Amino acid sequence: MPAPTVTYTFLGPEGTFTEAALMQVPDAAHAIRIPSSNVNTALDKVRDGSADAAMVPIENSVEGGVTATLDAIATGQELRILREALVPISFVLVARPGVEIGDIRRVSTHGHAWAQCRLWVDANIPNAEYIPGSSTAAAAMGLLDADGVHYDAAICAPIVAQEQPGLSVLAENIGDNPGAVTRFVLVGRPGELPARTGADKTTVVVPLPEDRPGALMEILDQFATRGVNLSRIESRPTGQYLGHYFFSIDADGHVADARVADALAGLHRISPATRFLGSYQRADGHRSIVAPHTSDQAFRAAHAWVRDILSGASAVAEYTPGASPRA
Ligand SMILES: O=C(O)C(=O)Cc1ccccc1
Repeated sequence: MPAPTVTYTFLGPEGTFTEAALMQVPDAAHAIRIPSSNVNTALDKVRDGSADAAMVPIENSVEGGVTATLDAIATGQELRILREALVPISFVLVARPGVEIGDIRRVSTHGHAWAQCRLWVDANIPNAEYIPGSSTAAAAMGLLDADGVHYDAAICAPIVAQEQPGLSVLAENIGDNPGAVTRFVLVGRPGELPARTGADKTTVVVPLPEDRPGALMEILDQFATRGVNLSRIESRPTGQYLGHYFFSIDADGHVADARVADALAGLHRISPATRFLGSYQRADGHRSIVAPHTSDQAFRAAHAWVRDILSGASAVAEYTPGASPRA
């Protein structure tokens, strides 16, 4: 029997950087692909079952976290990050044929694109007004609307201009940082976890306990004492009231790694509303560096030692750091 067709949604329309990220997923070319006009509606399609997973931007190397995504996956019905994708970002300025740079008064694009082209805009079209767009491609396609456009140019990916004869490129490579990369995540519903590969990442959301001096230090300590490296940590307001925050954290390793599982259990003791958002393979392939005393063998031996003590058996060390551990 042929496998049922998978349905993916993504921040669209066609031509967004998010679509480029989705096309890195091996079965995406044969899947049903439904564009969504914002991150929340994409995630709602996953929650209500009309899509199996959604590709959304989560972090870029210039602006940091994509707050719309961080907030949307931190609350509401639980979701899981299944994989990540990295996309190098370069921007072009497009307009309808005949429009020149000197004519441009208003420019539309996605907020993150605008933020990444600030220096070029200041140097080349300093008086241009920014018109927020739901995505780079939506802004570009809006220039072709028959029923009147409220801006003169858009900032988008080069592919949009290549595929639309009605758009001409006024400037290329206008991003302030030529090495800019955006990280995207494929988000699905809770289910079987992606397998541990040795080059994995785990994402959690940890509400900061209130009126508890040193709470942040205690949270960080759960990772530090188990030798778990962090690759991202961001605080976000919960939106409930001023001063109430959660931390969105990416840690090296998979929840199937004993040191990561132990750190997560520690987080749960400190902050019981901690949310596990997924363990998944890293897009850059970097393997976690594991100190001998935080290896799975070291944890197994330590638990066996405590069990022996509790059972009254003689507690013989099964593993000594520095010695070759027993499997
Ligand atoms: O608007 C897009 O094309 C997106 O995919 C969101 C985005 C915008 C700017 C940089 C990276 C991703």
